[in-house]
Amino acid sequence: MSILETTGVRTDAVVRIENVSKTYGSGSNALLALDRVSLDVEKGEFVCLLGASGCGKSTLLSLVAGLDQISSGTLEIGGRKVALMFQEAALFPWLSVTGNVELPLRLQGLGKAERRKRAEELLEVVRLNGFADKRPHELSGGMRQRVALARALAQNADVLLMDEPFGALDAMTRDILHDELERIWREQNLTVLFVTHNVREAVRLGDRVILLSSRPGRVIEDFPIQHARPRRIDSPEVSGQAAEITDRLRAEVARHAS
Ligand SMILES: Nc1ncnc2c1ncn2[C@@H]1O[C@H](COP(=O)(O)OP(=O)(O)OP(=O)(O)O)[C@@H](O)[C@H]1O
Repeated sequence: MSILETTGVRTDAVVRIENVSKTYGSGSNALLALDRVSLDVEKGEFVCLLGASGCGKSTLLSLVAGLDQISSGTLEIGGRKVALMFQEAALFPWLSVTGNVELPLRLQGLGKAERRKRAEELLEVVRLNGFADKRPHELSGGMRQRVALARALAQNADVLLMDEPFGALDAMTRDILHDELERIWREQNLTVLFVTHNVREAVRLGDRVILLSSRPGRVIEDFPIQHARPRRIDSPEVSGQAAEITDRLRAEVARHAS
């Protein structure tokens, strides 16, 4: 019997979110974005967050990242470092690929030679060696996201928070980046919290898919995804489970609209 079964507590959670609510504004302008959300993410887990537009997915990530404050509840990340990655790579256009990846290393106080060496290693991890001296405008969208991933990895974070990182990419590029992310997640023993609108993407990548209700966001379902990895996004297993989750999501959106 696991610790979870005996005590109801996951002792190895790296992100612990308990009854967290978030209200923006106050008085008559108050907007309840999240309503008593509880979610534990274990070390090394890949957790995908799904929900209708505006249900508070990005809000939840920004709370975990410490960019905003919770209104009530408890949120613990146990002193672990988090790194964020967004749909837009947001690279500095005047810096080369290496320069962009070196930026967090510079902030960590690494010397020039060490920075260069680490940036080279990271560009190898995201398979961009050979592009070190290019500027962001010379890269494809997929390559820019690879740079953004290398920059996030340069922060030496234990927890990677990803907000629709592949949402603007074509399907083929996204497929390739799914494979790459899965490899890096495993090799680097990362914990990932990944927001997406794409149900198949969530099932392709996640150990669990957490479904949030329409606003205010609450956890309404926690789907364990147990298909063997690596998964293909167009496999019958992924398609079948994605259809089941899509039906649940549709029912939630319809409930909210009625
Ligand atoms: N800084 C803010 N100030 C006021 N309201 C906000 C702020 N950030 C988000 N909201 C509101 O909180 C709600 C949740 O927004 P959030 O961006 O977290 O949702 P989301 O699920 O990520 O949406 P989407 O899927 O469309 O990206 C929305 O109604 C949004 O308008």
